[in-house]
Amino acid sequence: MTQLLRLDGLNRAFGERQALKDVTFDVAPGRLTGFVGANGAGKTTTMRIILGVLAADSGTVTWGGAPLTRADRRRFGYMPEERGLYPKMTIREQLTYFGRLHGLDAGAVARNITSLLDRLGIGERADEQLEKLSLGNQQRAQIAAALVHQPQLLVLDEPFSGLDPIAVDTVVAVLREQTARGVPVLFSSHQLDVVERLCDDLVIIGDGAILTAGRRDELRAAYALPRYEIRVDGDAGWLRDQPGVTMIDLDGPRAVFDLDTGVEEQSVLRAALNRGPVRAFTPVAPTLAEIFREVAR
Ligand SMILES: Nc1ncnc2c1ncn2[C@@H]1O[C@H](COP(=O)(O)OP(=O)(O)OP(=O)(O)O)[C@@H](O)[C@H]1O
Repeated sequence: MTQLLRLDGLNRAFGERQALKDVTFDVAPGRLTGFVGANGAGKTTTMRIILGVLAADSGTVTWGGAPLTRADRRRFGYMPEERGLYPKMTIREQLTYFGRLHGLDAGAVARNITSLLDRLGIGERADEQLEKLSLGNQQRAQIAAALVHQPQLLVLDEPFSGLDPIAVDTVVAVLREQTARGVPVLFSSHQLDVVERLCDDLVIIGDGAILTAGRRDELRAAYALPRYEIRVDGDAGWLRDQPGVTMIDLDGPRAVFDLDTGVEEQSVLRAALNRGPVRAFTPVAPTLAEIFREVAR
């Protein structure tokens, strides 16, 4: 059964270096959680602790409210940073091995492999050695290995690195099938644009500490800028002379601007309407890159 994964107060040091500091966040059932942070921020260390590859110095990881057991972890799927497939074996042989290792019978494993590889777009490569595939296709095979036993939780370390945009979409579709089954999915990424586009929840880590975590939309609202976009007929350049307006971008009839504290956006809208038709007027949500810069300061 799928459950909520909760990390609570995780600490971990390597010698003098405190790699994790009181790391606390949830990975909710049926949601795609993006785990973002600079190099060395602590993403891989956190994921290794979830999977039991590494022990925390203190803190807990619970699954549905109970401490994680070895049996729980056997039902998890993990794609580690150091990709774990053997270059000389065929994809089908390796996936069969992993599926059997997780206790699936031969028939179920064979069926899962066929359907997974088809959905990942490498069905025709199933009987080739891993090393014969392009790096992007090897990556798809690694993702298949994490999924072959139909895991109840999925943890993926940089699953999109090295994938072209089409492959990213293919992998996202497969991950979405998992969340549709209720599986909590945690993935790390450096690619803020990818995370921004596809995750439901976001966790931002910096130097071992969680900087912010929550639903993507709520974070965007919480870090909202006083920024608006307007589209009028004719040129919008007159906005520059409006009190309290700072122009960010002007392109003929379209303008993006910030408002000083205390300036009502409705007053700007009224001024625009006094000049003619207003075709669009909307707040501009901050991008993930902007939120990241804000919390990482
Ligand atoms: N086995 C280890 N021994 C010593 N230091 C380690 C070990 N594993 C991680 N660290 C240190 O802990 C910190 C966190 O590393 P971690 O790999 O978790 O970061 P990350 O966010 O995954 O980074 P990246 O995006 O570069 O993979 C880093 O300073 C790293 O050097």
